Amino acid sequence: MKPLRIAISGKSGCGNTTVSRLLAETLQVELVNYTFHTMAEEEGVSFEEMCRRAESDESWDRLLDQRQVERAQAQSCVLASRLAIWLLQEADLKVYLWASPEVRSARIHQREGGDLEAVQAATRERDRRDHARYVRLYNIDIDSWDFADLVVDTEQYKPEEILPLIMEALEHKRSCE
Ligand SMILES: Nc1ncnc2c1ncn2[C@@H]1O[C@H](COP(=O)(O)OP(=O)(O)OP(=O)(O)O)[C@@H](O)[C@H]1O
Ligand SMILES: Nc1ccn([C@@H]2O[C@H](COP(=O)(O)O)[C@@H](O)[C@H]2O)c(=O)n1
Repeated sequence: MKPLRIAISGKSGCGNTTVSRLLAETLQVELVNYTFHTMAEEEGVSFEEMCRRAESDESWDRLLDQRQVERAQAQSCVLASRLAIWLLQEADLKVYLWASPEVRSARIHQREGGDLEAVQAATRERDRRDHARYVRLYNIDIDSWDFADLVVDTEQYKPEEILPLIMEALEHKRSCE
């Protein structure tokens, strides 16, 4: 059977992990969520050491993204990552999950706790750094996602309500092929 690959991207707090996990369970395919935590384990170093290395040497970023794509190419899967829709060219469906910085900050705050204003400032700063990081690394503008097959305003839906939207888009795309 032909492998099925769905790429899902969005900024921090958009709900990527939640939606991708639900989708992978529903489709009974692998969830590829290869992060610096995974890489630290593979390299036999602590997560903090991994982050330190990545800060001073951008080849770790490239290796991380390369390994995500390699894992996605090897099987049917949902690839959940910041750059999935840009890097997994062969994805059968590319989905972008959108939410405003305010809502994403509120979700991250709910997930992690702490001071809300500090989380809002950190989210803005992370958006800014991520934008610069991917332009520098790959000349990818993470604010240009209009080529995606499906863009979901996640402020309008609960995670479980996003699944049927994705399934519908997949059916529609397949019927057009
Ligand atoms: N559509 C939604 N509506 C309301 N809450 C949501 C929605 N999607 C996810 N959440 C909640 O928001 C929080 C962040 O979601 P999640 O961890 O999936 O985000 P993420 O995009 O993977 O973030 P990060 O990139 O920072 O890991 C979680 O607590 C999750 O339960
Ligand atoms: N080149 C990269 C770098 C990071 N990611 C993923 O983004 C998340 C946040 O990473 P930070 O370094 O900003 O904490 C995390 O899930 C990384 O795995 C990526 O996909 N590609």
